[in-house]
Amino acid sequence: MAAPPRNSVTSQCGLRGGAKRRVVTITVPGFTVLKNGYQGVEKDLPEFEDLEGAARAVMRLQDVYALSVKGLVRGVFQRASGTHLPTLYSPGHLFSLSADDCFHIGKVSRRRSGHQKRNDLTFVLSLFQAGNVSYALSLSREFLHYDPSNKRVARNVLKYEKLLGENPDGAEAEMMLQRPNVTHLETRDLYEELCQTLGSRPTQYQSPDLHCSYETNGSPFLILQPIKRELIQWQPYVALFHDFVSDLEAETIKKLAAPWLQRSVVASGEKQQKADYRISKSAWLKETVDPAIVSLDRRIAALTGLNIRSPYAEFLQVVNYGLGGHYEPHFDHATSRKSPLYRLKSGNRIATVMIYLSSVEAGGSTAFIYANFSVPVVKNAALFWWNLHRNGEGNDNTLHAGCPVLAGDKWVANKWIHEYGQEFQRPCSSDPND
Ligand SMILES: O=C(O)CCC(=O)C(=O)O
Ligand SMILES: [Fe+2]
Repeated sequence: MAAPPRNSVTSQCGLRGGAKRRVVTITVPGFTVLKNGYQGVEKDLPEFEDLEGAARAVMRLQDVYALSVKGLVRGVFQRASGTHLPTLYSPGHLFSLSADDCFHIGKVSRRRSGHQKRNDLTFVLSLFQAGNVSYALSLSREFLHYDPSNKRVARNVLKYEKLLGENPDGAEAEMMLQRPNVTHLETRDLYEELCQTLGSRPTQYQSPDLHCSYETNGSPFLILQPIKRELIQWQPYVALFHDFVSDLEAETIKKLAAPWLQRSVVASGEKQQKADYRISKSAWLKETVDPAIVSLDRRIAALTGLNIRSPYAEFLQVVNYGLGGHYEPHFDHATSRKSPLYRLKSGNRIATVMIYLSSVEAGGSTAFIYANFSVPVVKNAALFWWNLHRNGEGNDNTLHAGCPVLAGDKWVANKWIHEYGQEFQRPCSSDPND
C-alpha cells in the first residue's frame, strides 16, 4: 500500500457485517504545519490536571476566605454576607468568570463531592449566577426548550421550582453553595480565621514581653550589621528577622530555582508524594550552584548559631505558590520514625528558617494554628522557630500553614536544620516544657 500524502489524516473505518476494511485518507491542507506547531508548544500548554487544579484553587479561596460567590464571579474578593470583616482585596482590573468557567468549577466540585445528586446542576447554575436559583430555573427552562427530551434538565426544572416554592425569595441560595463533605479538620476553623485576618501577630501592647531588637548573636558576621529581630512569640519561640536578604539576593535565588521547580511533595509514610493539601512548586538548591547560596548559608549559621553543614541541615528549598497555592496545617518535623526526613541520618528537624522572597498582593500569611497568630508575607524577612523541645520531642504548638494566595506570586525559601550537630549550640534538657 502506498504511503499517504504528507498533509493527510488516515483513518481505518471498520465496516459492520463482515465487510472488508477500507482505508480512508482525508487530506487536510497545512496539517503537518499545524501538527508540528502544536508539538512545539504542547509542553507549555495547560493539561487537564492544571485546569482541574485551577477550579479547585477558586473553590479553596472561596472556602478559606469565606468569599461571596457573587463577588467571586464578578472578580471581586468580598466576604460572604454574615462576616463583618472588611473587603479582602480590590483588584485593579476585574476578571469575571465566564459561564464556561463556572460550569467547569461546578463539574469539578461535583466530582470532588462524590457525585452527590444534591447540588448537582443547581450548584453549577447557582455559581454561574451567584446563587440565583430563579435564574438557574429560567436557564434550565430555556435549555429544555431546545432539547425537550433531556430528562435530567426536566428533573432539574422541577427541583428548582420546588426549591423556589419552599424558599421563594432565594434568601438561602448562597447557603446551598456550601460544598458537602469538605474534609473537616479539627483545626479548620482556627486555620481559616487566622488566614482571613491576613496576618495577626500579638502586639507588644497585648504581650509586653514581646519586643524588637538588634541582634548580633555573638557572631562576628553580625557585629557590623546587626539583624533586626521582631519577637513574635516566646512559647513556641518564633521570631521574624527583617531585611534578612536583599532584593538582589531574593531575585538571584528565585532565578536559580526557576528552571528546577517541580510540583511539591509531602512525606507520606516512608515515601514522598504529591498531595492536595500542599499546592506549590519547589526546587532544592545546593550551595555549590552559586556563591549567593554560600553567603546565605553563612548568614543563617550566624543568625541561628547552629551548625548547618551537611548533613546537619538540608539544602535550601525554594517554594513558589501561584494563585490559590497553599500548605494546610502541618509540622515541619517528622512525627513518625519511618519518615523520609530521617534519611539524612542526622535526626529530626530541630528548627526552621523560612525566608519570604517576595511580597504578595493578598493572602499567603503563615498561620500558627495552636499558637493562634499569623505572620503576613514580609518580603526579605526570615521567620525562625524551633520545631522540637530540648528533650527531642516535637512541639505541637508549631502546627502551622501557608494560607492560600489570594492575589500575587508568593516565593519562600526553607532551610531545615537537624538535631545532630547542635549538641553544644542547643544543649538538651529533660524538661518537657523547654
Ligand atoms: O509558605 C508558608 O507560609 C509556609 C510554608 C511551610 O510551612 C513549609 O514549606 O513547610
Ligand atoms: Fe512548614
